[in-house]
Amino acid sequence: MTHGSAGDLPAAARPSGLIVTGPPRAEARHVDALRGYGVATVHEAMGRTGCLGPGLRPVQQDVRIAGTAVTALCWPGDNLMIHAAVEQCAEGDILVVATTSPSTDGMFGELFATALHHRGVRGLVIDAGVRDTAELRAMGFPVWSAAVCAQGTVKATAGSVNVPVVVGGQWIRPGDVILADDDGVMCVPRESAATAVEAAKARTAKEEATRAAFAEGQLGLDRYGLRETLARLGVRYQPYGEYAEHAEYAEGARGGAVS
Ligand SMILES: O=C([O-])CC(=O)C(=O)O
Ligand SMILES: [Mg+2]
Repeated sequence: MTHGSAGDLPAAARPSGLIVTGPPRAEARHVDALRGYGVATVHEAMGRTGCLGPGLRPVQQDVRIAGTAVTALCWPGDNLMIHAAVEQCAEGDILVVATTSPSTDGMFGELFATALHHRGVRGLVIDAGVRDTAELRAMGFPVWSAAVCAQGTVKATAGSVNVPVVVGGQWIRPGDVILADDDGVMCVPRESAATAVEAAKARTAKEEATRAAFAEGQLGLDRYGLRETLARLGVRYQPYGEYAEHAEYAEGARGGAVS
């Protein structure tokens, strides 16, 4: 889908833009520590928060990155503000691109990736389309996108850089931690980065103990006290013979209703 330029709009209706420079970023040591944990682990450890959902898919496999967000808010079908955002990106950042209305256009490709790689940027998360995916994989620049599409875009409309954006239902501010792997993308607010590291460490230790117990045959029903939960919910056990009688009766009733 392509869109007209906002230049066609009356002046009063044209979007104005803002490029915010030098936002505070989460501390590098916390960001790098979080990279040691998977998205699912950190998401669980943070009380099942921060997940951007299934709509953002990796272009590659077996890659995990963590970095600080630089955000770009673009007009659909217009990548002008990605060019502006590249200048604001620094070593250790991840570029996060949102659009003012849904778009699947291929707003980003290997040329942008080349420019970002030069600046030490760790990857891209974009709530729109990307293209040149074979080249992106070959050059090892990690990308998570809402779509893959060759459709080209223009560079004509004001948007913003380093303002808060919403992607996948998550409020992402510049400097927040972005963590992404094969399971998807999550965001940790920059002031929670240290807490997230401790919580992920604890969660990992808990999962290690659980893995050892499961490997020896313990059931989740017993380990997590779920028999009590099932009983409280009124779930009961029934031998197959009794169940089958009941099931046959139900089948018969259904057959009777049809004939
Ligand atoms: O140039 C564009 O508009 C997007 C693209 O394909 C690239 O970055 O290589
Ligand atoms: Mg290209």
